[in-house]
Order: sequence, then structure tokens, then C-alpha cells
Amino acid sequence: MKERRTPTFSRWKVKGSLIKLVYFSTNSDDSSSSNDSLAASNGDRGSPVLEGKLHFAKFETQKINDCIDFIRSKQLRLTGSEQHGASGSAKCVIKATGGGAFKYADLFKEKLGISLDKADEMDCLVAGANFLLKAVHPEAFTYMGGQKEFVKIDHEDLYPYLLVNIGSGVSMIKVDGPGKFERVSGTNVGGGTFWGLGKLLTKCKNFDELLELSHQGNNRVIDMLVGDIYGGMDYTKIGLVSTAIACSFGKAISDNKELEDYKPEDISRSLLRMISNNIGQISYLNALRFGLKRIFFAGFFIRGHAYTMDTIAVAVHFWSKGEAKAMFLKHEGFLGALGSFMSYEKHGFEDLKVHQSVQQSPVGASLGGDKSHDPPNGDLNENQSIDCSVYLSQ
Ligand SMILES: Nc1ncnc2c1ncn2[C@@H]1O[C@H](COP(=O)(O)OP(=O)(O)O)[C@@H](O)[C@H]1O
Ligand SMILES: CC(C)(COP(=O)(O)O)[C@@H](O)C(=O)NCCC(=O)O
Repeated sequence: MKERRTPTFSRWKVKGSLIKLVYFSTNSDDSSSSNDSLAASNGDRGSPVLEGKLHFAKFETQKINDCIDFIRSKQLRLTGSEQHGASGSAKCVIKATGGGAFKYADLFKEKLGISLDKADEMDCLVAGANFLLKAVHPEAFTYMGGQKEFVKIDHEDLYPYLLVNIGSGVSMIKVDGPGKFERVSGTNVGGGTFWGLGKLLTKCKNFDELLELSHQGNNRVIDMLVGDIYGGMDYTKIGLVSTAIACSFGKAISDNKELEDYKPEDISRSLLRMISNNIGQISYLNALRFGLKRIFFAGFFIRGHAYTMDTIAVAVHFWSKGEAKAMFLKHEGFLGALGSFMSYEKHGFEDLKVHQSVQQSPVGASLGGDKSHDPPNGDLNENQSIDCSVYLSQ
């Protein structure tokens, strides 16, 4: 497929984290036609419509030049609406949200001649989540006992829900409808904490290495379990089995060991368990606070990693006594970027309609798809595209 100059947007984050990019390309590979006549046809609503695909890519922020090269090579920018005269401007614009939209505005202007049009981060997260939950199937899934089960979302019964976005920090948002939400809580112990502490404690050089280590580790080497405290017994009266973690990293107090004496994989696993469990617990408490039964977890901390999802799901199940359900999203890390895309509305994009098949893009379609480092159970969702139509304002 030949990709064309298309409406696109991206989300930039500060150093050490990720840049997420979502862009649209038209289906046709007839490079001799102009984009305008080629891509636009009339939808059944009478609006001009572009048939194509949404693509997802991510780049480590430290490799921002790769991202710039990618955007340049694909000639990504807002063109669809310009050509329909909706914006009335020939200015090159891409939508951006998050801290990077401020931090990298000058760089994008200088290197690509592109202006970053900033969109509010919480608005974008919610718009992205609502879009995915309503338009894309399969998208949401539960994870229990190593089993992933996709959930069909009833559009009439979607709201209210709790959205927990685990990025560098964690935001917890009660969503009541399209554009109707409140950020009810958050925690500063999030994905950045796992990566930052993990880096210090294990000397890992990249996030995927740290995640991979956690896969092989044993947290019981460092964590103090209920059984360690009560001579191998459960504390049945308060509902704690002997294998429950009583105190993360607790064994390090009395082990008489130095950091070097612990295996990096055990440290990584304890850390991942500690942070995931804590997020699961705070999320449940907020769900309880507002009587919410469904909690959707997103953000790139998750990375489709089995152990992370299992810990979060077990925490929610345990604390809610099975009343609340943790759900995860296939496009977990792209909510903000997707929400940015939805905000092109003001530039003449009326609607985005998804065709129900999710396709695998050819390998290499995304420079950001650093496949070699993806964790064993992770979804390679940046390599997936979604067939869709973009309706343009008349
Ligand atoms: N390749 C990666 N490099 C750095 N962090 C990663 C990577 N993959 C996943 N992460 C995790 O994702 C977190 C950032 O999540 P993200 O959804 O991108 O949030 P944000 O950019 O809004 O802070 C990091 O703190 C880290 O825990
Ligand atoms: C400030 C943020 C919204 C930024 O989003 P992020 O880049 O972490 O995805 C987030 O880090 C956050 O919600 N932190 C928790 C702050 C708190 O409630 O304590």
C-alpha cells in the first residue's frame, strides 16, 4: 500500500518516555492521482469520505529524530480537510497532546515546518477510550489466570466507567459520557516509577529489558509474605493466605544482603508486582467510591504484559470480592493520540467510522515497532492498523 499525505496527529512526552503517533492513510495505491480526487468519495450521509486505515506507531522520546524522519518519510500532516477547504488554511498542522506538545513545538516547526496544535490531555484520553470502546471490536478484554477474554461492549451500557491511565504517573477518570468526565484521583507511583526505580536497582538500559527480566524473576525472594510472618500459616481471620505479599521488598530488611546479592530479575518482578498491585488497589477504592463496576486500564506501562495484567486483575478481584472487573485495552497506549485525532473535528473531520476488521500491517510499516524488544506476552499493537472511513465536513 502506498501511503499518502493524510490527516495525522501525534502525542509527545518528555525524555525517557514515549511518543505515540496515530495516522490515517488512504487505501488506494494509485500514486498518479491527486490525493483529493483519489481519496474522497461521497458517504451515505452525503459527506465526502476518505476510505483508509488508522496506523499506530511509538518511538522512545530519546529517539525523537527517528519519529521526525518517520513523519517526513510518510509526509504526514493535516491535508484531508485543507483540501476540502474546511480549515481554510494551507498551514501544516498535526494535533498533539501531553507535555511533549509544548516541549517539542519548536523542534517540529524547525525540522518539519509543522505546527503542533495542542489538545487537552484528559479530553484526549477520554475521547480515545470512548472511541475504542464503542467503535473497535475486539478491543477490551479481561485477563485472569493467564486467559485473555475479549468483552463485547454494550454501547447502551458503557457509562459510567473508571478509566485508569498508567503512563509515567497514573490518572483515574470517572467517565460518564462523551466529553463528560471527572479526574477523580491519581497516583504518582506509576509506570515511570517502575522504570526509574528499576533502572537504578537493576542497571537495565531499556524498559523492555526490565520487563523481560520480571518475566523470569521470583518476587518471593525479596517480598515478605504473610506466611513469612506467621510461620508459614495463613491469617485466615483477616482473609490473608500465606502466599499473599505482606510487605513488598520486606525481606531485604533482615536478609543481610547487598543490592548486588539479589538477582535483577527478582528485583524487577517485586517492583512490578508492588506497583501493579498498588494501582489495582487504588483503582478499586475509587471504583467503590463512585459505585463503578467496570475499570478500564490503559497506558503503556501495561504493554500487554501478562504478569502486570494478572496482578492488576487479581488486586481488583481480591479487594472487590469479585464485584468489580478489571479490563484492558488492545490499544492501551494510544488513547491520548487517538483522542487527538478525534479532535480534528474542528478542522473538518466530522466522524470516524471503523470497519470491523483489524488488520496486521506489513512488518516494518512502523519504525517505532521495536519488535525485537517486545515482551513475550505483549500485544504488538503498534503494528496493527484499523480499517476505517473518515467523513469530512461538506
Ligand atoms: N519502550 C519504553 N520506554 C520507556 N517506557 C516504556 C516503554 N514501554 C513502556 N513503557 C512504560 O510506559 C510508561 C509511559 O506510558 P505512556 O502511556 O507512554 O505515558 P505517558 O507518555 O503519558 O507518560 C513508562 O513510564 C514506562 O513504564
Ligand atoms: C500529570 C499526569 C496527568 C501526566 O500524565 P502522564 O504523562 O504521566 O501520562 C500524570 O502523571 C498523573 O496523573 N500523575 C499523578 C499525579 C497525582 O495525582 O498524584
